[in-house]
Amino acid sequence: MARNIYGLDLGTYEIKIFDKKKVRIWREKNVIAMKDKKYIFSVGNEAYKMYEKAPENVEILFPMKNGVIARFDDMQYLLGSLLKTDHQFARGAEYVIAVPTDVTEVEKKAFYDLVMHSEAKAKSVRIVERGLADAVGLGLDVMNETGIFIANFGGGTTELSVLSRGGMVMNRLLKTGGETLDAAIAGRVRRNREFLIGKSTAERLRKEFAVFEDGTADAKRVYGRDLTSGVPAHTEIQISLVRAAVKEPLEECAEAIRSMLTRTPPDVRRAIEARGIYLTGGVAGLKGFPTYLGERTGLKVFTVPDPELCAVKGLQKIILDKEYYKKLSYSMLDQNYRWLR
Ligand SMILES: Nc1ncnc2c1ncn2[C@@H]1O[C@H](COP(=O)(O)OP(=O)(O)OP(=O)(O)O)[C@@H](O)[C@H]1O
Repeated sequence: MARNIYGLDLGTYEIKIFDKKKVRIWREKNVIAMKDKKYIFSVGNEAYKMYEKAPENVEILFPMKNGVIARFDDMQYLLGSLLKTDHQFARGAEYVIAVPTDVTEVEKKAFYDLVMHSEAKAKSVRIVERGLADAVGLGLDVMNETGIFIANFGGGTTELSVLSRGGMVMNRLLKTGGETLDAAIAGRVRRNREFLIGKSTAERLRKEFAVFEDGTADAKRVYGRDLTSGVPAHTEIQISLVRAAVKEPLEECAEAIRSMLTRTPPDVRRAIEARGIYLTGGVAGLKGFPTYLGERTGLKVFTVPDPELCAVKGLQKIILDKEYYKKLSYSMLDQNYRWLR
């Protein structure tokens, strides 16, 4: 029987998996719930349901931070729980993992070790640069196009990639993601309104408001704690407050895009100017975001439906297409891989 191949997009916020045999993509929050600092009693979406609602002896942990693995053993356990069927890994399966480019070799190798040195007994582990996976997922002809600019706005990072003819020309990983925006919103509500909201409430505000559209009258009712009385209460949060909170971190991202464009080689840059910039990653779903970035960069900006699934859809195509598989994925054991030089 043919061996199975899994495509893994391990995000700070959510894990996306393509299973070749079942021809399906599924997603789980990248979270574990730890009881009494000793044992893990739930993982993934189940564990996330307890985020900011757990009793004191239960800790909700995110094994990845800013795009890289921060808690290796927890991450391995979580991935194992998601991939095992009837408590067993598929024997000798192959794994193709999307990895950010602008990380250290040690951080990159941790993605490899996560599967290679686990009970999975993998036949092989191959790496794809996440920007390339995104471009393939967008349906672009990555092997032949001269200039592609992808900005992946994820839960813990923003990754900027300039691609040309099947390779990475430039890449930068910013430590700004959805959670930075949520922390900024919660911080501003606390300072301006003396009202405490959780990160999940901040996330809901960010998703529900059309942050960059013109209206200023819109407001949403949220639940939290009034810091003057110390009592749990409801309050109205104006869109203008949320907009002001996310402005600074997003302006930094816009500045990083502009700066990368100025350093892009002229021919590649010309192609990007003609084509525009593609937004992927969950935060690309922010209402009005392409228009905002278009104004800040002077380029056309596009986002696709389900932008957070772009990279895993790219992995799916790479796994199913022999030429892509050969040219866009590599093993850290390849003879010419720089790690071993
Ligand atoms: N419609 C939406 N509007 C705004 N933000 C959204 C929307 N949908 C999802 N998000 C945000 O997208 C983020 C998750 O995106 P994604 O799944 O691409 O991140 P990730 O891959 O887990 O993280 P990273 O790439 O940084 O490691 C979360 O912060 C979530 O709140």
